[in-house]
Amino acid sequence: MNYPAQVRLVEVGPRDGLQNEKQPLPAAVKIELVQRLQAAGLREIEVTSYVSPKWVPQMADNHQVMAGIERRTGVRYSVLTPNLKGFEAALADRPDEIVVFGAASEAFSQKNINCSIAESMERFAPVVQAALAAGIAVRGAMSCTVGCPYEGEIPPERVEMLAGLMKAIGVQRVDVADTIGVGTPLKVQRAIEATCKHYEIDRVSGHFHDTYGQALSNTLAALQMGVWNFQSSVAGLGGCPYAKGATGNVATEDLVYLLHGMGIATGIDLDALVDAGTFISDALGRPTGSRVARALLARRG
Ligand SMILES: CC(C)(COP(=O)([O-])OP(=O)([O-])OC[C@H]1O[C@@H](n2cnc3c(N)ncnc32)[C@H](O)[C@@H]1OP(=O)([O-])[O-])[C@@H](O)C(=O)NCCC(=O)NCCSC(=O)C[C@@](C)(O)CC(=O)[O-]
Repeated sequence: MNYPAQVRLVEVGPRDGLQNEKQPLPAAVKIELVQRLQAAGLREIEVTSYVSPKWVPQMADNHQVMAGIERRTGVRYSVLTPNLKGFEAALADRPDEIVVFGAASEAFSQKNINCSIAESMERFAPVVQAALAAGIAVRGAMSCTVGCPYEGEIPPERVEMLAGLMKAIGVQRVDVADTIGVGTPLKVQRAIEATCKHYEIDRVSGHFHDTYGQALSNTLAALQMGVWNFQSSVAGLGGCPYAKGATGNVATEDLVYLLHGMGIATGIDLDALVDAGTFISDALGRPTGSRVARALLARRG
């Protein structure tokens, strides 16, 4: 079996990880988290989102966080923008990449962004156009590509349809997201295969939540197909406010341990990453969700 020699990780902890936190977290803590993540070697960081503060209060400090981080050359800072209002707000903060986020499930689209899949494309199209015209890269997150909390199992044809819609409006690369972490390797492979009807494998990333403990198996299944872009969340933070019961993304520490163990380079210093995870877990007052971090911390004594 051939595996890629290196993998690129998008750290989504500051956005996907923290968006669901009930307790207010100071912007200074989020800024410090981003600093620590980039110091650990992360080269793509999803920092925040420009969504309604009534819907997702935890991301209301988007300007403050983006203004507070110390930009490093070679690091790509991305943000979520669901509509032109969000994009215009984000523009002032000079993101390197914006993310439009759609779903393969009608019900999830309604719950998450208050519109149908078709309407979401009408909202995204001018955002994509404006971003590309401003020289900003565009990624498309595709939620519920395996299962939906409201509709149950999602067939690959729906993923193919969504990927086609994303491609048609000019989205440059897409995330195959298992939003509620119900996927198992063959189902995830089918969702990726469906996506590849419209995108080359180099433009497809795996975004796996770990609710059922399958995220690393799903990562391996994606690697076997040639996927080399993945998203993860330090300390396994997170969950989606519109996917009840879903836990966080696969922990970045666990993913890095898997990849390094397979001889796949990430450019990430695992010890520094564990420190970043400890920092945010302490700030939240709970233990890390990463099994690798727990093992390494126990070894440190
Ligand atoms: C998308 C909207 C805004 C539509 O919400 P809406 O109510 O349909 O929008 P609207 O245009 O009718 O506006 C209603 C109000 O929202 C305001 N508004 C409108 N747009 C914005 C904006 N961009 N930023 C700030 N405010 C905004 C607007 O100004 C107005 O304010 P009011 O007059 O009532 O005071 C809303 O549904 C929303 O914010 N949803 C939150 C979506 C979200 O952040 N979900 C979590 C992220 S997705 C995710 O986690 C999945 C992912 C990506 O990780 C992958 C995976 O795992 O699946």
